[in-house]
Amino acid sequence: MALRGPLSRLLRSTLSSCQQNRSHSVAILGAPFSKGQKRRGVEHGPKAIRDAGLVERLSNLERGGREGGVRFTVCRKDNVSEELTQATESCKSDVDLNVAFHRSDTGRCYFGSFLWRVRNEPDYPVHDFGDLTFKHLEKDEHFMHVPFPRTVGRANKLLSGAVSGAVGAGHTCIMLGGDHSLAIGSVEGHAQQCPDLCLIWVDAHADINTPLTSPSGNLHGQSVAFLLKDLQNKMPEVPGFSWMKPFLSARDLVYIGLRDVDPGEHIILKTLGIQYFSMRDIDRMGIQRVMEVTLDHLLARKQRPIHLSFDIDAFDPSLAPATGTPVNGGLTYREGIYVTEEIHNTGLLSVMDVVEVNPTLGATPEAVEATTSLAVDVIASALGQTREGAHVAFPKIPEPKEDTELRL
Ligand SMILES: NC(=[NH2+])NCCC[C@H](N)C(=O)O
Ligand SMILES: [Mn+2]
Ligand SMILES: [Mn+2]
Repeated sequence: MALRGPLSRLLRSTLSSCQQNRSHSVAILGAPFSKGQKRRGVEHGPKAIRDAGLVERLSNLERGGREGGVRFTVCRKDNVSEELTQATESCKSDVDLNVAFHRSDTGRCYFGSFLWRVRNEPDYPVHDFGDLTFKHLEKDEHFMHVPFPRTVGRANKLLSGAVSGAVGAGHTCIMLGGDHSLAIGSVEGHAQQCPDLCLIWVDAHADINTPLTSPSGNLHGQSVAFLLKDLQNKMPEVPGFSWMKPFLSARDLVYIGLRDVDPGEHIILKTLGIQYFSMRDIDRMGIQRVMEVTLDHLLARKQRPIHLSFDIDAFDPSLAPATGTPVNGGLTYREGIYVTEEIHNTGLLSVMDVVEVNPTLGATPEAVEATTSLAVDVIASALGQTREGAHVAFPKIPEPKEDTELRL
């Protein structure tokens, strides 16, 4: 007899996430584009990230596996055991399931935990599709105080097609920016293939200004406003963007890392009830809880593809100095990596943007190198690199008498 209550649903959705493994190949797509803001240099981001060894890192990645779990409270242990037996039977053999119970103080209920772990996932082929070629339009007057609207619109249309093609071909797509206005095309292209996607925006900034609220006019600070259905009647018609319509609901978006939000953005976040975690929230709750609530908010109702839009300025400027709009008090290295590890653990990452790496803005070559190698680290971690290591090359501990050649 199958359980029907909330626990059953919880276990089923947890289990389905352990069975998820969206894709077996990775596509890298470079988008050398900088017209979403006024500082040049961010168009060299894709080359700088590749020069930091991205393709080699991903090709040699030993994925340690994925893990996750839930905690629950129940009154009758036997019901749960039955549900778990069914769950275990339907699970693939390379998955470890672990259940633990302990009785509550009153003795009337049990606290339980259900943990799963997919061991060493196979490595996957990495395809570098090179860089897109963007044209700067000669005649492209300001719209209100927004610079380069047609150039940005057209670049995003091109990018949208490329991302849609990569996802449609079955790849997990890594988009290297470029400035953050590129998320318009990247998320739009992703949504063409996966209309039910959800969006995790890791950034110091909310990038949700409309042309009417933006203090700078820069489109990299307005990307989310172009995506949201809920803002449709607040957006003027910006030239260059007639090819797209907003498609995302405010409840399908979560921000992590905010610490520089403009007044017009704040009223939008509050009015639309968007889930966000500022750096203060991270201080208060800890990054572990932040990720738990984030993934619960987006995935509890149903498992669906994740679009991760990662602005490198989410990190503290001491770690990622080579970026156009640094803000003090950002994510630590460990917080940033934890975010991407947890997203990998869902098995649902479908597209990831890494944007705003500007190699011309580092004060020293070391500062640039720190930023680009950090970008490589978050990408590797989103794709399954684990901090605890992996042993894909070793099916067992090698013994001296065996004449085996080790793949190191
Ligand atoms: N993607 C970014 N780095 N955005 C920074 C945006 C800064 C500011 N909120 C603006 O709208 O101009
Ligand atoms: Mn930012
Ligand atoms: Mn941004």
